[in-house]
This record gives sequence, C-alpha cells and structure tokens, in this order.
Amino acid sequence: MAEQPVQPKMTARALAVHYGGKPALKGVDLDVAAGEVTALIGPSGCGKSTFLRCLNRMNDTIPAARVSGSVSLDGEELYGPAGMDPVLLRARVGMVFQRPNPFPKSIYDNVAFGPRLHGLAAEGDEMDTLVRRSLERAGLWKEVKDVLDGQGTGLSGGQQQRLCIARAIAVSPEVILMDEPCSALDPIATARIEELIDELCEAFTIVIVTHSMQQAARVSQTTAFFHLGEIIEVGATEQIFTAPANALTQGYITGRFG
Ligand SMILES: Nc1ncnc2c1ncn2[C@@H]1O[C@H](COP(=O)(O)OP(=O)(O)OP(=O)(O)O)[C@@H](O)[C@H]1O
Repeated sequence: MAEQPVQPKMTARALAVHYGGKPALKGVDLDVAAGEVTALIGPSGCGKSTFLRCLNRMNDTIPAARVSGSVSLDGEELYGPAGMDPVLLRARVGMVFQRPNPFPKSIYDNVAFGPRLHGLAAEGDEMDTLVRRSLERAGLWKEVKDVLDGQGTGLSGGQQQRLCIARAIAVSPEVILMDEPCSALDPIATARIEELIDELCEAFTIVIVTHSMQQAARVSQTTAFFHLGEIIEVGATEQIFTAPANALTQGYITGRFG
C-alpha cells in the first residue's frame, strides 16, 4: 500500500503581512512538518520574525501589522472570522524570544504561570511535579532545584533562556517557536540550547529563526530561505546547505550577501 503523505503540523498559504502599508511578507507558502525542527534563515529584514509571529498570532499585538492569507494548525484556521482564540492558540504554539524574558517572579512561579492561567494543575503536589518535570526537560532542574523561590531574573543568561523554555513547555504546547534563541548567549550556553532543541524535537514541533547557518545546519531537518519578504527556497537542510537549487540561496549560504 502506498505510504500516506504526512499531514503538516502547520501550513501557511499566501501569507502576507504589511506594517502600515509597507509589505514585510509577500504571499508566503510553507508547510511545517510535525515532529521536526524547521529553520528560517535569510538576511536581516527579510521577514523571518514576522513569519514566525504569524504562527501564533503575535503580530496581533503590533497595531500597524495587517495579516492576510491563511495559517492553520492541524488543519484549523488561525485567522479570519472563525479564527482561533489567541490565548488558547499560544498555549498550543509557544514562543521563546531572542532575549531571555523571565517574569519578575520566582523560578517556580515563572514555570507555574502558564499552567495556572490555563488551569492545568492543582496547587501543591500536582503543580510541584509539573514544575519539576518542565525544568528537567529544559535541562535546568539540577541547577535550580534548591533555589526555586529565587528570582528568575537572577539566573545567568543561558539559565534564563532555559527557564523560558521550561515556561513554554509547562503548558504542553504542540509547537515551539524560537526567535534567535541563542543570539544573546555565549558559545557554551548556545551549545546547551542546541542540545536541548535536539531533545525537545522528539516531543514538539519546533520552528527556529537563526542568523547562524551553522546552527541551522546543526539543529534542523528542514530549512526555508527568506529574501525580501518571500521564501526563495525550502527543502531538506542538508540539500539547502550542500546543493541549493537557487542562486540567491547559494549566494547567502556562501556569505556573498546578508
Ligand atoms: N513592529 C514593526 N513595525 C514596523 N515595521 C516592522 C516591524 N517589525 C518588522 N518590521 C519591518 O518588516 C520587515 C521584516 O522584518 P522582520 O523583523 O520580520 O525581519 P527579519 O528577517 O526577522 O529580520 P532580522 O533578521 O533583522 O531580525 C523589515 O523591513 C522591518 O523593518
């Protein structure tokens, strides 16, 4: 029997974004495969972050942004009259930002924040277990288990980013979006986050924006190359980096521009 095509976790079709009339994305199509890491690469200002933010309606928070076209999660439309509730959507499609941004709360309360908002666990043993499990999965438990009452903002940059990952994981999202998650980190903290991405993609679908082509090559299975608001090429990461089909992709990955 012929193999069934795998249903993509998320799809974007004719996705366009304008900021106050200025186009930032010009009708982009992309399928995000389930259980994989998809990397978005391309020169500064080409629309990578704008695209990423469309996947959990974070552009809704930017008054000048106008989104058209379609994005779906497991076939369910995010935008339009029958679109998804953004708060529920963001529990299913979590986000980790460029600069670690823990809340000015304790480490415990940072991780418990989402589960409390969505009523996912009762206070006490159940919440303790969820907080511990999330910190373990983010590779931070051992470092913080004795200081759970300490401020999240008191951790090192790399630890703060892992705390933000624990916070995202705590609500059991299906997809995690990462917008240059290592750009504020040193090489050791970066390596830890990359290892973590490798582990997390067993359970979550991940989409990562990165300026580092080495990072895209190390962590992703699929890479999409953006240029001036369009996707020029998308394919298996190995193919994109060894045998790109498009001359613009070739120019970018060989450092001729960008
Ligand atoms: N909040 C905003 N208001 C107005 N214009 C914006 C806003 N965010 C992005 N833009 C514009 O949209 C275009 C795409 O920006 P975006 O940040 O998505 O690109 P990027 O590829 O992620 O860039 P970088 O790699 O530098 O982060 C740029 O021209 C940018 O100036």
